[in-house]
Amino acid sequence: MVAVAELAGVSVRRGQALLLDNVDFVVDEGQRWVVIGPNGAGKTTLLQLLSAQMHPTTGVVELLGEYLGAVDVFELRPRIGVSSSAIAVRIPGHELVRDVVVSASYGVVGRWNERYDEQDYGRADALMREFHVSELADRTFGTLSEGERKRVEIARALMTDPELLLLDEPGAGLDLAGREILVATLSELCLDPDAPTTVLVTHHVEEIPAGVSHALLLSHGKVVAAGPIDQVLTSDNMTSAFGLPLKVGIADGRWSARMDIEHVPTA
Ligand SMILES: Nc1ncnc2c1ncn2[C@@H]1O[C@H](COP(=O)(O)OP(=O)(O)OP(=O)(O)O)[C@@H](O)[C@H]1O
Repeated sequence: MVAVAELAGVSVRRGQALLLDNVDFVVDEGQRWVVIGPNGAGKTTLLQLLSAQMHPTTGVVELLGEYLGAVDVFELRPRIGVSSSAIAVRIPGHELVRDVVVSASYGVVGRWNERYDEQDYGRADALMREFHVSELADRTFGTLSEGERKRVEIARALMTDPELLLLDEPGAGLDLAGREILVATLSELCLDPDAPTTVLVTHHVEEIPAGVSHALLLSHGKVVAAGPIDQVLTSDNMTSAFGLPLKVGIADGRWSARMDIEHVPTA
């Protein structure tokens, strides 16, 4: 297997705070990972490392065969597609949806004077079809619903044909219908053998798309468990990560996690 990303003994420190604590994590080509953990576990910090936006304080990060610290990150970043609310807020509301998607090929948000060729527009149109937003191509980004925006953002993240796709809480803020449509779309993506290696962060196990093969459970900056999803998303591991008795299950391909009221400690 070829490692697309490899973290070895990685820690990230800010002042007294240890955001990641001696993390080892390997993502092999073709795998689809979900990263889960309580608030403050270090998920966003991990994605910042994986998107070459941050360097570790100690340890080694290898991305797409290059070592962070020994590579020009501006050459590395276009090879990594990212969809996150931090990027979405930079997209001007007056931008046409087609331009939001196509402008990723220049690594810009908001069109200026770049020239795109037919191939760029062809790819943008194909991605908009794939993510069921073709009919929105001539609408402005600011007029879209949250669910529609998320799908446009993911189409944009795929525009450069990245080798690694990072999705930071794609289901956040969606209503039930929006979430279900997004999960279905992401399931198609994760089940597509031609789709890039993917790492998805979510707070809700219900949002894990079909096709996700591996899970990383983080808590307080440390790895609680990592590996094939069935071995990681167990009631014991989730209980340990969240510090609350949890019952975890899967039915019809969808995960669920509920507080295990029989095992809640009494005061
Ligand atoms: N610059 C910083 N200085 C000090 N602490 C920081 C800094 N940046 C982040 N932290 C802390 O590091 C921890 C990990 O943050 P991170 O955003 O990676 O967690 P997360 O798992 O993404 O959390 P959430 O689920 O709430 O988004 C948090 O406790 C956060 O407050």
